[in-house]
Amino acid sequence: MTASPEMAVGSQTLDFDSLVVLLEQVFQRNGTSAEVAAILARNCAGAERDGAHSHGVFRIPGYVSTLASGWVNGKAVPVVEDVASGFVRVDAGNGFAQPALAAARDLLVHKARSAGIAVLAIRNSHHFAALWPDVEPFANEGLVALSVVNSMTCVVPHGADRPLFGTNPIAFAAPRAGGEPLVFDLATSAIAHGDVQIAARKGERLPVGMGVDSLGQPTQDPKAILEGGALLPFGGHKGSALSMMVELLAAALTGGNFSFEFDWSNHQGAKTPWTGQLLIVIDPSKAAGQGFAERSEELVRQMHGVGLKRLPGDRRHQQRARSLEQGIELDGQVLAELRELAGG
Ligand SMILES: NC(=O)C1=CN([C@@H]2O[C@H](COP(=O)(O)OP(=O)(O)OC[C@H]3O[C@@H](n4cnc5c(N)ncnc54)[C@H](OP(=O)(O)O)[C@@H]3O)[C@@H](O)[C@H]2O)C=CC1
Ligand SMILES: O=C(O)C1=NCCCC1
Repeated sequence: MTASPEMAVGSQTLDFDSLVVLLEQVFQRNGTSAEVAAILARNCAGAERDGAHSHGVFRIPGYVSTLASGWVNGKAVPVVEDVASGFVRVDAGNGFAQPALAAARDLLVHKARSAGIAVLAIRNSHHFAALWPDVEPFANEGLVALSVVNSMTCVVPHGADRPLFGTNPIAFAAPRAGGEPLVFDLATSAIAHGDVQIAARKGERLPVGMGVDSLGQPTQDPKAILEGGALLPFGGHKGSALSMMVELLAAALTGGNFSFEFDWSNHQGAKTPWTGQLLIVIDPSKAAGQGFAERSEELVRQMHGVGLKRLPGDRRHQQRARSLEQGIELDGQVLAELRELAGG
């Protein structure tokens, strides 16, 4: 869905629930079960509502072409295994990661609350979305959550000359007493692959230091990165080390694929990395007693006190409030294409 300027028919607004319903129809019509459609639609609409455009409706054609290619099982039923007091394992059955998390969630929270900490290892799964929706709900319930997911080879490890890692995001959420949970969600690459695609479509150049061309030379041209080039980790060796950690936790520890391990070349249109995801959930009341959210708030006060204007998550929550009040603005052409994918 690439509304070129000459195709654009202006923007239209849709309320959140209507967008969820429309996306549910798209997913179901294109090969998922009703249960999977409901979960993915809410996730994708939530990203659009919060202004996380690289993982909002922009991703729908990728979901649809992937489902059509047979690469992912849109009707997979995850199998949850209660393996140890603090450990839950899920085989996503070559389906999407979010239904696997949903299937294991109650058991995970029960374990985190009783043992103080619990780990969820999801394997055989596809993650094509933003990571914050996976962690933020835990913080809304007073828990601390950390999640990592690996993706597909497109990032050159620091000091190497060819790509190996995925864009491998890390998301963290913690409750705070006086506001929305503290949440950050960041790719360990200098820029998310989705944002490179968006820049290429808009004909925009990237900032310095995001990627290299097919000859390994630094480039600001997003097309050169996408067509034979690669991304760089953020922060040189530091981001590279975090990306390596994500490969180990999300793939080696879960039993999922490393970012370099799967071959989708026989599935034309496949876009969803077939990897793994790890979540760690902590009940802070088992550690420092009941004061964690107040301590978070104190940290926020101190950060504001030294002049910090924007916390991670602030922009998203401000956009969420705007979207809920005024509706979610979508390009008219994009909306028309979504309706067509939903069956008219
Ligand atoms: N499924 C997958 O395999 C992959 C998914 N992704 C997703 O792509 C998305 C985009 O990632 P990325 O481009 O790295 O994200 P950004 O660089 O846009 O943002 C990273 C984090 O930093 C915060 N932030 C940004 N600017 C500031 C600032 N000036 N001051 C304080 N905080 C700030 C953001 O908060 P805020 O949101 O409020 O702006 C966000 O929490 C993520 O949701 C990620 O999960 C990425 C790679 C792979
Ligand atoms: O933006 C990214 O980077 C990715 N998002 C979804 C999965 C592939 C990588």
